[in-house]
Amino acid sequence: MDAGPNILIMTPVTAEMDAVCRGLQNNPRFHVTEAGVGPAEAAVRTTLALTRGSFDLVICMGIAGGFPGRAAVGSLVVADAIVAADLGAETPDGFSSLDTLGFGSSTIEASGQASALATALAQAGLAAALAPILTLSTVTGTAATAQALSERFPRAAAEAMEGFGVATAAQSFGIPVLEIRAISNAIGPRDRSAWRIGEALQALEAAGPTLLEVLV
Ligand SMILES: O=C(O)c1cccc(C(=O)CC[C@H]2O[C@@H](n3cnc4c(=O)[nH]cnc43)[C@H](O)[C@@H]2O)c1
Repeated sequence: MDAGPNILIMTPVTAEMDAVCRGLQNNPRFHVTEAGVGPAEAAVRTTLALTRGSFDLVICMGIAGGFPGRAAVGSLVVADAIVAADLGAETPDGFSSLDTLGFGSSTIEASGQASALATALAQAGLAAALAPILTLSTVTGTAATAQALSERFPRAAAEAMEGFGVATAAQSFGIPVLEIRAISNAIGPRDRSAWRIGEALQALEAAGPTLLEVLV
């Protein structure tokens, strides 16, 4: 194959993988693999994929919840930072992150390509924000938790369950990482009837041509 980047894309489940592959027109530079759901499974599967191939960039792609007023259903969010929002300790004075506890960092900075990608997605006519994306092991299901997260992370636009796992694996191999999410639901009180998974999968697919243009 010609010189060019080899890019590993981790998607939680098959429906997301199929949408991403359609958007990328099965371009051979992109290797799309299932990460499973949740940060632990995603970290393990990303590590396995990275031991089996040689990659220049890792991307976590899938659907996500959007903070109301920051990322609408059907829009895209490109992470400038990938944040483990529930990694730390609860205290009577509030949440203490890993950083505060002195055990490491809860934030992994995204590749410098994140900004150019968000700009190019917007130029392609897609609604796209550049903002931190939170990783949580538990999907937020109450207004109180949504409010608390929104206050702890005033710039965050989305939450999902795999980004920090994928990013931790990529970081341990010294490979830059991106997270790109399409919003399927608003973060807040659980309401499965309001999830718009089809709309989010369409947005993931629509991002493909811009990824080809900017990253290859
Ligand atoms: O029925 C539920 O309440 C429920 C509980 C846990 C998981 C789900 C899923 O449908 C899978 C979550 C899957 O999609 C991503 N995702 C999408 N929206 C959100 C969200 O608001 N918060 C966190 N994750 C979300 C996530 O990355 C998983 O891969 C349903």
